[in-house]
Amino acid sequence: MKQQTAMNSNWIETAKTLSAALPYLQRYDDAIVVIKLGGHAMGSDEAMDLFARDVVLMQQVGINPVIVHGGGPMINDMLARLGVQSEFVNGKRVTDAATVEVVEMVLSGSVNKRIVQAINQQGGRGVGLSGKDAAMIRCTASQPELGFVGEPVDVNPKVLHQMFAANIIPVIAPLGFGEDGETFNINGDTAAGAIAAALKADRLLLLTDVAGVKDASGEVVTELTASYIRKLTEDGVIAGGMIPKTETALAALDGGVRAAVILDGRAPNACLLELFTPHGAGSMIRQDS
Ligand SMILES: Nc1ncnc2c1ncn2[C@@H]1O[C@H](COP(=O)(O)OP(=O)(O)O)[C@@H](O)[C@H]1O
Ligand SMILES: CC(=O)N[C@@H](CCC(=O)OP(=O)(O)O)C(=O)O
Repeated sequence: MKQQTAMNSNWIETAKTLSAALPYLQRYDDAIVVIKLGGHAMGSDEAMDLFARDVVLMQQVGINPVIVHGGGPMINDMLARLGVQSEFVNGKRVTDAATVEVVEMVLSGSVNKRIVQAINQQGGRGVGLSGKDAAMIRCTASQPELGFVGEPVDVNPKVLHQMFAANIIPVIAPLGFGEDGETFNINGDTAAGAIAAALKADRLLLLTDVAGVKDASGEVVTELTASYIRKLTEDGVIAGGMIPKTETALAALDGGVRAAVILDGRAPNACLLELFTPHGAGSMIRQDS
């Protein structure tokens, strides 16, 4: 009898949680949410299933989610197995012709399909593509010394709108094409920001392996402005892979995205916490007022 009462109170809590989420569900009805899942945030199969479940739930309640993924650590593993050296400059991989082949194989292959599979296991309709499909992301070389690293110059989101209409969840590998038919390796954050701007998304969620952007004392800053980001970067506090993330967030806001959040993708239900509770999660980035 006692056990039964405890069980009932659990369900009552669940019902209360659902009820409290109503204003957030209404706020995000038909919203476009672009989620960048970084390679470091892709944990165990259990964590991937939980992430996929959150994404399917988002779609079920009326959001149009778009997943853009990274996979830097998986590319590193494959390059090491093939004996190819690789180095990064300001968070971007120097990419020669041999490297871009491996990048495409890993990102469009195993990484993309792992996420698609996880979404489909949870009852969603995930479809994998890269920025080369439907001529979605046209690039130029961002800095010639980085080789085939692409800077998106034109994103055509038409195919994504068609997918939303068909209740498909797009899962996008960060690759693009150039004028001469070459393949470009795009930093995952950069690709997510460009797609979010082309869609004029309501939210860009950048999921990574830290709780948010940290200041010089190592504390997570929950609200960041453009000028504070510039200062932290000049001071070397924002470094490495966090540079493309914060730059992306600012460019996305300039491009018409309503807000960008950098948060810990390893935390259970990180996306739901951010979207459907007053608590929020990670570092929210806004324009200077
Ligand atoms: N100021 C900062 N706050 C938080 N993380 C930072 C900061 N500066 C550099 N980093 C580094 O950035 C990393 C996230 O970038 P990255 O490794 O490229 O992630 P992902 O693979 O998720 O895209 C963090 O793990 C951390 O080591
Ligand atoms: C140009 C560039 O650096 N591209 C990245 C693409 C993958 C990526 O961005 O992966 P994460 O999100 O896991 O870091 C790379 O080659 O590693």
